[in-house]
Amino acid sequence: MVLENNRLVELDRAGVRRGTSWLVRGVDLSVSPGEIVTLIGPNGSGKSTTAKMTLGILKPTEGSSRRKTGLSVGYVPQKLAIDWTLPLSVRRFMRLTNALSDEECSIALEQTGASRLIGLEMRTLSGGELQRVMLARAIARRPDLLVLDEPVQGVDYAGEIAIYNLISEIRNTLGCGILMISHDLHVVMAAADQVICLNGHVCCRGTPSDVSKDDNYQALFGARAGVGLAVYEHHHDHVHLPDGTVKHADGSLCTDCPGEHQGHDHDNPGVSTGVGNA
Ligand SMILES: Nc1ncnc2c1ncn2[C@@H]1O[C@H](COP(=O)(O)OP(=O)(O)OP(=O)(O)O)[C@@H](O)[C@H]1O
Repeated sequence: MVLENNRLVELDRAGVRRGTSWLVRGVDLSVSPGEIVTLIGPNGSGKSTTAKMTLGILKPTEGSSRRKTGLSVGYVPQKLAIDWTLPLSVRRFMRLTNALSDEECSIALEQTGASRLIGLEMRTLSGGELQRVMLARAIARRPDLLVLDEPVQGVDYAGEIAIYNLISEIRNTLGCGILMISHDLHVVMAAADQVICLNGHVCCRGTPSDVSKDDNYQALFGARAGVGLAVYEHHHDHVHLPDGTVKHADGSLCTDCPGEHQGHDHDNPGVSTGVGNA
């Protein structure tokens, strides 16, 4: 099936009912190549149900769910169904469900900064290392769509920034679409193109900073929303003028500024280098 605008997946007013209750209802969603869509919401708000409808694991009771023909998906689960008492090296884990070549394994581990872990036992990895290995396994076959269920689970605050940066890099390098489920209400990467906040239905949606300011988001999370969504974003303190000069926040102009202004994309300021409260 070829979807409109080259989309990978789309839900149209989709909902799932079990017995007399709706698990989630009225969800519109699409993910295109290179796009990051994040689902947030409280426990039981329908995030997993929505992701399962998107992937075709659950059939919507109403509305529709469509996928591009031949869509390949890389999945990083919330929990690994592994017997942690048994020895399992990273090398073997990478191949447990995928017949990967040595080259595919090492390229994927390199892309997630996990090359040095290849000979280690899975049970000895830190939270951040485990997430990098799971990401490597999910991208090894260069999927069209990467589905990440709580990618910063078990990772400390500084590690979260690194993982979110890595996810941005993967999107930029592989050009895949990314559907992310976040159980953390307050930390959403600013590089997400769209955040969909669920509460049995779509509570609100938009860019990370739009959602953090939305009255429905504030009402849903009450006092906990007071701190806003901590969005990792790059704050620009200057603008580039058409003639090539740089105007700083204090109004001063500079015609020959040093390299700090090079190498970032002002049309896509979401990639994180700092933390800001939206
Ligand atoms: N097969 C099922 N039959 C009946 N109810 C279900 C079924 N699967 C899920 N539910 C219920 O549907 C609601 C939405 O569940 P879902 O797992 O989608 O939420 P979630 O937002 O992913 O939650 P969490 O953050 O806790 O993982 C929950 O109340 C859950 O108990």
